[in-house]
Amino acid sequence: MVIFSEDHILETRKRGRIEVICGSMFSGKTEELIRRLKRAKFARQRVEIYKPAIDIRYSEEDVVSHDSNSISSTPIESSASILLFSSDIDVVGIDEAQFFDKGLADVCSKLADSGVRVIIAGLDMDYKGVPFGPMPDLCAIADEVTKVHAICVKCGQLAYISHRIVKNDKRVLLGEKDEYEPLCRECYNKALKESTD
Ligand SMILES: Nc1ncnc2c1ncn2[C@@H]1O[C@H](COP(=O)(O)OP(=O)(O)O)[C@@H](O)[C@H]1O
Ligand SMILES: Cc1cn([C@H]2C[C@H](O)[C@@H](COP(=O)(O)O)O2)c(=O)[nH]c1=O
Ligand SMILES: [Zn+2]
Repeated sequence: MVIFSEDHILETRKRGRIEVICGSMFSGKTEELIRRLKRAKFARQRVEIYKPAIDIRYSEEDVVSHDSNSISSTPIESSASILLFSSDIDVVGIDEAQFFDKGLADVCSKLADSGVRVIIAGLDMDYKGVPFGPMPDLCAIADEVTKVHAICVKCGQLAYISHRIVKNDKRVLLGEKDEYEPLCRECYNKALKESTD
């Protein structure tokens, strides 16, 4: 995994590509997305950022990390809107990609084919450990996948999953620390066992 990439050519030369940043909740996906997008802006690239309209946890408009870093974005209902809004753009950023429809991979391919650098952040798995929405397709077609990790709140190892700590079976349940905790595989399996005992 290369997080602190200093490949400045990516930031200055127009070259279509797809970068995916994935991991559990609190793993730093949004921070890494914001870091790459802010650098592209410093390089005078034309940047557009999208997020699903349903994600209004911190702000209706901005993409905001758990550490309060933020960048302004356009909330959209469906992936098709990205193509409509992205003419004359060098870099497209997409946060919370797991909530988008399956058409997102095709949209990202079209953008990359037309020379746009596409940077996508999203949850790789839901709280049950099932690959989330368009994320597996996006990882498959990406030029580069960066998997980031939170710290397991039980044991301090690298976390791999977002454990839901409230009773709710819906796949989509917006939330923060009151609803989810990042756990390593061992602590997750232990927590599941304890909840069924
Ligand atoms: N258990 C944890 N492990 C790592 N970071 C955590 C944890 N709990 C809270 N954080 C905070 O979350 C920040 C990452 O937030 P963010 O980029 O929004 O993550 P993500 O988009 O992956 O949910 C970290 O910089 C840290 O301040
Ligand atoms: C695991 C899981 C998460 N969600 C929700 C909870 C949050 O609102 C977002 C993830 O945000 P983050 O930037 O990655 O912290 O997704 C969900 O709806 N269903 C799930 O299974
Ligand atoms: Zn653990």
